Amino acid sequence: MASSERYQRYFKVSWDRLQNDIRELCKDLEGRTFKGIIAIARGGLIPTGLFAQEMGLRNIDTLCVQSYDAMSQREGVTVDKGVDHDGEGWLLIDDLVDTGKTARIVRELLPKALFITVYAKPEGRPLVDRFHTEVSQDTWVVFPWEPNPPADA
Ligand SMILES: O=P(O)(O)OC[C@H]1O[C@H](OP(=O)(O)OP(=O)(O)O)[C@H](O)[C@@H]1O
Repeated sequence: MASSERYQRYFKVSWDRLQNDIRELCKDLEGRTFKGIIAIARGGLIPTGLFAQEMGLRNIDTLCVQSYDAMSQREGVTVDKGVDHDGEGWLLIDDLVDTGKTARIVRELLPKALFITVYAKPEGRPLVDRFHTEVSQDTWVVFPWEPNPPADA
């Protein structure tokens, strides 16, 4: 399906909203301890920094997952697993779960991590442990770090 058919609306996330949503997710984790955070790059990198600040965690790793075609149906994926464990005791952070393709891959690689995305769409939602806000499947989420948001976002 072409991206123009798949996405009918935009949800533009401000820096303030992102920080507040992450703070709320962190509040729900109060009292729990983690060895550190694994960021799913690239989308999870900036959320991971905010989680790390909120939770006082300094041990950060990355899991690099690259899908082809920014707004099109994904055809292929390359993965660079920067860690050599199953995720036990770690937080695993991404900005968004959409179709769930990335989530399925990272779940398999790090089955014991607590997997949190800030935003979730219905297709991917069952694959994450926690998220803050659900948006419809036909919404394109525009994050504040994205260099060229669509003109009508
Ligand atoms: O549930 P899915 O359909 O897999 O979509 C979600 C993934 O898509 C985005 O990353 P993307 O693959 O665009 O890479 P990027 O973060 O490097 O831009 C986002 O950061 C998630 O990792």
